[in-house]
Amino acid sequence: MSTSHLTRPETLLALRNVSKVFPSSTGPRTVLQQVNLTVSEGEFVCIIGHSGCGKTTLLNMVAGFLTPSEGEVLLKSEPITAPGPDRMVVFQGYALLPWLSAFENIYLAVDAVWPTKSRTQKTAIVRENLALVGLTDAAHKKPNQLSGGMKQRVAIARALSIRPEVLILDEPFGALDAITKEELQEELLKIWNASRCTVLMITHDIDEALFLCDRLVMMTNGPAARIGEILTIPFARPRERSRIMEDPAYYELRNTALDFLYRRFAHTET
Ligand SMILES: Nc1ncnc2c1ncn2[C@@H]1O[C@H](COP(=O)(O)OP(=O)(O)OP(=O)(O)O)[C@@H](O)[C@H]1O
Repeated sequence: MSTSHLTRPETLLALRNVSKVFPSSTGPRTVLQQVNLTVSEGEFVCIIGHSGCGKTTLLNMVAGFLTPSEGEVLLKSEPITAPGPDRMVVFQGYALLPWLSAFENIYLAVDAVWPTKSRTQKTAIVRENLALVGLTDAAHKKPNQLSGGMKQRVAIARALSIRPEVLILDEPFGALDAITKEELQEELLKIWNASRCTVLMITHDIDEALFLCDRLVMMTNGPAARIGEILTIPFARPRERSRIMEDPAYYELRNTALDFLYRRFAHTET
């Protein structure tokens, strides 16, 4: 077992006084205000909050698709100014190219990041990552021949194949049925355990967050959303769903999160 969590963890990612303002028809709209968050190397962080509070905006700044209006987003103390292969994003909608097979979708990403590697080396990387998500036999299939869960596995394999330092997951299992979702959560934990990359994941599902993450970041409602509270999830790893659900701490954390979302920061239509 890795001891990296027991020794002093290194800060990998830091958001310092981050605000994001978008123009709108009624003038500037502050979506996020004064967000501060530090993420350690190898940490698994989930972000939860009501629809429209700015979770994707926050992840987009980490991904480098957006820049903060104020404050800074730092990766290893350097400001993030653009997307890069050290941060890979997996979206809810898979974002696979429909005319390419699972293998080719991943190969394309590997080729873009390591153009100088030989075809044999790149093929080996693709195969290794397809195997990691249990899709060796589906390598030749096109996205329309794959189930939602399989498509999301390909998207995860593609992201992992380029060995990102930060894996950014924007509600990756939101469109999947409950059983597939639980299977993929377990696979994701195994993969994370093996790769120990840092994960930042948006979810709307409190149980999913409690099963997966080290810390659960709870956002207040927008406009001008901020981090309201961060829960530390204490369950030992490797985690077993049935064990966690027998732990009284699980229900305490669940109630705290429910209270935050549905009482203290209940969603009111604006
Ligand atoms: N590029 C943009 N230009 C203008 N407004 C934007 C832009 N991107 C996001 N917004 C606005 O910022 C707010 C936050 O959006 P965001 O997608 O970050 O929320 P979210 O918490 O991820 O929502 P959901 O849970 O529904 O995905 C919304 O009001 C959205 O309309």
